[in-house]
Amino acid sequence: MVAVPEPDPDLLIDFADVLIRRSGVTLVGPVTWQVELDEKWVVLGPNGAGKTSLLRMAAAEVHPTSGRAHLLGEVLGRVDVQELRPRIGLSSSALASRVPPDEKVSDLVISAGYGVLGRWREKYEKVDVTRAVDTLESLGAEHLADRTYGTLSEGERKRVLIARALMTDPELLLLDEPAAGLDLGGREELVARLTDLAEDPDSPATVLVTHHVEEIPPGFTHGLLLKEGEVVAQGLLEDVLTSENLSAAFSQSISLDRVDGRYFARRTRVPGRHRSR
Ligand SMILES: Nc1ncnc2c1ncn2[C@@H]1O[C@H](COP(=O)(O)OP(=O)(O)OP(=O)(O)O)[C@@H](O)[C@H]1O
Repeated sequence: MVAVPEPDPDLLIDFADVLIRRSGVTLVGPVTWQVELDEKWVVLGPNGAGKTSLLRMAAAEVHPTSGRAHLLGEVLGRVDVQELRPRIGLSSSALASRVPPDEKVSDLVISAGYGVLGRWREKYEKVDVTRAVDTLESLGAEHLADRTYGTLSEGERKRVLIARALMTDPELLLLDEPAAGLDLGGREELVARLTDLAEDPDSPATVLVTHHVEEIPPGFTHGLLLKEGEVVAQGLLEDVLTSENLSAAFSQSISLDRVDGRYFARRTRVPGRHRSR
């Protein structure tokens, strides 16, 4: 019998050759990936690369079809996921779509502490209310506490959902495309808030999924680049984010610039091409 290694408590995510298959199709994998305390990861790749599938496994929402997945020092498949999930903060469009429009923002944030979506009690403890206001404040959203979710702009919703994800003081924060659907101002506001979070020594290990290098906040340390379910490159962000790796992942020639800690990508212009004759 092959001995299963015990989880390493210093690794929040420890995946070895994990693979997810559904209906005979490989969604992602095989992926071997480790996330340590204090690390801030970006998972990047084109549509359908398997980013959300990988993140859902990191959120203990799906188990690997094969391979070994350790999360927060526990073995996925052996641990009670109901006990694991409160230790993981998740913000995703799937969650956003389940929030009732008449939900009060403060209730939405506080109820994360009870593992539910929506008002849970008639009255909350003062400590819960204080914590909710503090987390909203860290995202620049404390003024929204008494508003209903349905009245918020897209950018405000994203910030409120990240505050909710932080409410339980998670050991691992997972953000699935937090800037999707935001205009330039909303994106920049969010990037600034996530930069503050990344630079806060008390912030949890974080994994941010995105399609766009422009959305990567300064302070993020590591990158995982996926294509068709497989890893193109992973490691320190500056080593992973190269024109060569992005060109391989997005199957076209990509030029990459870095300005003030931010990344900007565009297709390499080939003189004379696409010109009408
Ligand atoms: N239940 C399923 N059954 C079959 N295929 C699936 C299932 N769920 C996802 N897929 C496929 O798996 C692949 C990876 O999907 P995933 O959502 O993880 O990619 P992604 O990188 O997050 O994509 P996007 O950037 O478009 O959100 C896609 O081709 C998708 O169509």
